[in-house]
Amino acid sequence: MSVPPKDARPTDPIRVTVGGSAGTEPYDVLVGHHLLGELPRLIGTAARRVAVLHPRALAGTGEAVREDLAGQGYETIAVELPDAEEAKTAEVAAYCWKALGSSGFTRTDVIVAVGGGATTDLAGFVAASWLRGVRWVAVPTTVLGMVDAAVGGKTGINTAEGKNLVGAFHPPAGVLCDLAALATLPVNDYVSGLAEIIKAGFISDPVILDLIESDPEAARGPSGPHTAELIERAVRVKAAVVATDLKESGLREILNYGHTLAHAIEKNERYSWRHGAAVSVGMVFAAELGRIAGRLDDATADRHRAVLTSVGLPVTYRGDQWPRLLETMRVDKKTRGNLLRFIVLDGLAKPAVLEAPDPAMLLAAHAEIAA
Ligand SMILES: NC(=O)c1ccc[n+]([C@@H]2O[C@H](COP(=O)([O-])OP(=O)(O)OC[C@H]3O[C@@H](n4cnc5c(N)ncnc54)[C@H](O)[C@@H]3O)[C@@H](O)[C@H]2O)c1
Ligand SMILES: O=C(O)C(=O)C[C@@H](O)[C@H](O)[C@H](O)COP(=O)(O)O
Ligand SMILES: [Zn+2]
Repeated sequence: MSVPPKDARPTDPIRVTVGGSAGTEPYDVLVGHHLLGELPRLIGTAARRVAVLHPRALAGTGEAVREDLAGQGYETIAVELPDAEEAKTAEVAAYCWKALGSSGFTRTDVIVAVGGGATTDLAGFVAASWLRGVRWVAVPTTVLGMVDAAVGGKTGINTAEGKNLVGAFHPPAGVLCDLAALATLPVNDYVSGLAEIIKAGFISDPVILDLIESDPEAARGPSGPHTAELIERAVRVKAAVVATDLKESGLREILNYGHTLAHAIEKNERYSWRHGAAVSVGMVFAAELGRIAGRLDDATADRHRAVLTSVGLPVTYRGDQWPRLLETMRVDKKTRGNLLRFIVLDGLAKPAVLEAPDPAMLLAAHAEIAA
């Protein structure tokens, strides 16, 4: 991602307001080009210090954002994080707390997260935990970050036992989705983000599926004809859900479609798989589970494999790992006691919970994704 020249004019952004819930303030997700000029407004006038957290891969961008904010009178620090999932650890969070502590970061100061979902998850968690909660602004630079991770206030880190097991609900003050950032994103990472967009299509907005199916090849990059619309539609799905149920006491679980198996795969692969790739396999598994449970029609179940494959996402996983995957799924956050729970579809855009499926059903669904 490059920072645009100072005189670059912002396009009129699409604005999606995420309604406040559970006593939190509403905030805007802006989708457009050259939106960094919006940062000072989101940081607010109470802040004296700003910490810009960014991954190593975006060192130039992070430094440019810091310099720009320094030029506007803030005391600034840039905190460089490891790339991707390596940032989501207790050690990296502790490193950030140290950086904030030594710069005298107070309750009115603000964290700005510039990066993909791993960066915004970690930075959001640091913001949630520092002094029991400071303001933060998300500047997602991946498709996945824009449509999912930066929106909704789920923040967190991984532990040795599994994915996102430590975290907090701490919504950002605003989200700036600068589509220009996507120009430098490797195609693999771009496509990984499509998995969450496709998830939004299956659980709520089937127009997303129609748009991707109309030209899957074009959907694989930022210059496709539907890029902004796909991102906007997915953001709207997420915004509507989290505004109703920030803390996942019910409805929000639908955003976890495909994730029960996905998180187990990610842990099994020591986080070397991109999240979206794992979610892709996880959605095919969930669709098969729905079909086997007699809840999902064949056409919709088959459509999962077809659309995910068409954009180049994986739909199978090593067949010899089932016992390990099952073990990890037992500590999924949707599990209650010993009761495994999965999000399935009762039809297109009709997500529902499947509780304690028969082990034979799970095994049969697994057989459909086993490579
Ligand atoms: N909090 C939530 O609600 C939520 C939702 C979905 C996913 N997530 C989390 O998000 C993470 C995945 O996010 P991701 O897919 O964005 O991956 P990521 O953050 O790991 O980024 C992928 C890679 O792209 C690099 N990168 C980022 N932006 C770039 C750019 N513009 N140009 C070039 N390189 C760039 C990163 O440094 C990294 O190496 C997972 O940890 C997942 O659990 C969280
Ligand atoms: O926002 C949510 O809620 C989601 O479940 C969105 C998911 O895409 C995302 O991967 C989330 O981080 C998963 O959360 P977890 O609670 O299962 O760790
Ligand atoms: Zn996800």
